[in-house]
Amino acid sequence: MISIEQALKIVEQQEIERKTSDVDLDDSHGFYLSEKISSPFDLPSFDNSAMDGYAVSGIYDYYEIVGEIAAGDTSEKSLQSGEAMRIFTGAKIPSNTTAVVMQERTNEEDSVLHVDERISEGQHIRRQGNELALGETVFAPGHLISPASVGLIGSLGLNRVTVFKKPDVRIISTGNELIPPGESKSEGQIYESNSYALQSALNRFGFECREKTHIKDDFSAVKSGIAEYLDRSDVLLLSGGISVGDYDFVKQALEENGVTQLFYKIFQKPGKPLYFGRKENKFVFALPGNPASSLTCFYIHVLPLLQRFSGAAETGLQRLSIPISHEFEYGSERPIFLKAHVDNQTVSILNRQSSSMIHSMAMGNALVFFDGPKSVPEGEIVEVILI
Ligand SMILES: Nc1nc2c(c(=O)[nH]1)N[C@H]1C(S)=C(S)[C@@H](COP(=O)(O)OP(=O)(O)OC[C@H]3O[C@@H](n4cnc5c(N)ncnc54)[C@H](O)[C@@H]3O)O[C@H]1N2
Ligand code: MOO
Repeated sequence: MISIEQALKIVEQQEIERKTSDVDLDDSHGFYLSEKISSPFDLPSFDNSAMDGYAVSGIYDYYEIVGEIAAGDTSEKSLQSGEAMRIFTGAKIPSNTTAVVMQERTNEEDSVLHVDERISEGQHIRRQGNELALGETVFAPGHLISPASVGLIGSLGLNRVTVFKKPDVRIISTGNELIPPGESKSEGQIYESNSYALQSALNRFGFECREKTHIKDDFSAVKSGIAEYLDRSDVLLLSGGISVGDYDFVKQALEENGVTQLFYKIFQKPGKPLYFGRKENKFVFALPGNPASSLTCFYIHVLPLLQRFSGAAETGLQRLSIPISHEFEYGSERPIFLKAHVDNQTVSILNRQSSSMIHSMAMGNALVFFDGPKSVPEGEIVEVILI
């Protein structure tokens, strides 16, 4: 059995062959850049007005209005001292402009502009290059393209970017007791829910499940199912059948498919019997069947691999240190991820923590991590992982 840190390190140290592709800016959201992007020009590339109002030259109480400039006007315009031009937000500033005055602070009469405020030099002018300088590095490879990143890339005039391809992910659930939701069930059967939870967790973080299937606890069916799916996948997720029971065939079936074990069993709760292996550039996680174990293992161990495979510079979920809203005692030696809810800067640990229960995870939005037995009073700062 290895520690959580050792398991995370093993995932982090995997050499991964990544592929890249050129995508339209419209389709780039959620990918990680494989190229560096530098600014091809100063941004903004010309001095422009931050307000609707008047560009004025010199500092006076009144000016002669000599013209108008609208946003998008590309002509060269110039002011003499004592002159003003009507100007609109985003329009190019005429040369010799001292400041822009908001129209609310002025009165206009017979082409004479009266100013009701003390003008300070440079006010309401957005200077060339004050957001980005020509040649400045905007994004390093590995940057996750967010909506704001898409906006910034577009404002640099780029309509295509080179990104890392996402892994092809497939899911196999195993277990004789499982039947699909929607069918009527008999005593002794339960509804298969892990593959649905895993698929939606994939989607939530920008990944796709290409295919999923269910296989009964039959060694040769599990072995041939793994062979077929592994062949087509970059990352294969299995659920169930990875513990020590007589019908837990997954580990042996992986071995017989040429998968090399990188770790099996982590000193953690839930998700102790997690398996991680690889075959060439393909990775396999066999997740414990208990629903909360399978999803917790996804958040803590699978997600960082998927992110690294996709070229991410930073992996894992956001962590916070915030006060707990109630006292709590935890007795077991195994480091634990507890289902919890973060609200107004405090965190509450939820009831129904068993690995077999998904209810508290469905009600929560976080995991509280304790690295061993703890007795914490209300208000104690605890480590929280947002899920
Ligand atoms: N003798 C031991 N027994 C168990 C140990 C152990 O160390 N020694 N570990 C326990 C722990 S911890 C876990 S976690 C589970 C993991 O077992 P498996 O990965 O082999 O999972 P299964 O036995 O197939 O199923 C466990 C549980 O989860 C339900 N399940 C399975 N798949 C799904 C699914 N797709 N959707 C919903 N629910 C699912 C299944 O019915 C079982 O109730 O082993 C312990 N045992
Ligand atoms: O590790 Mo198991 O996931 O505790 O139930």
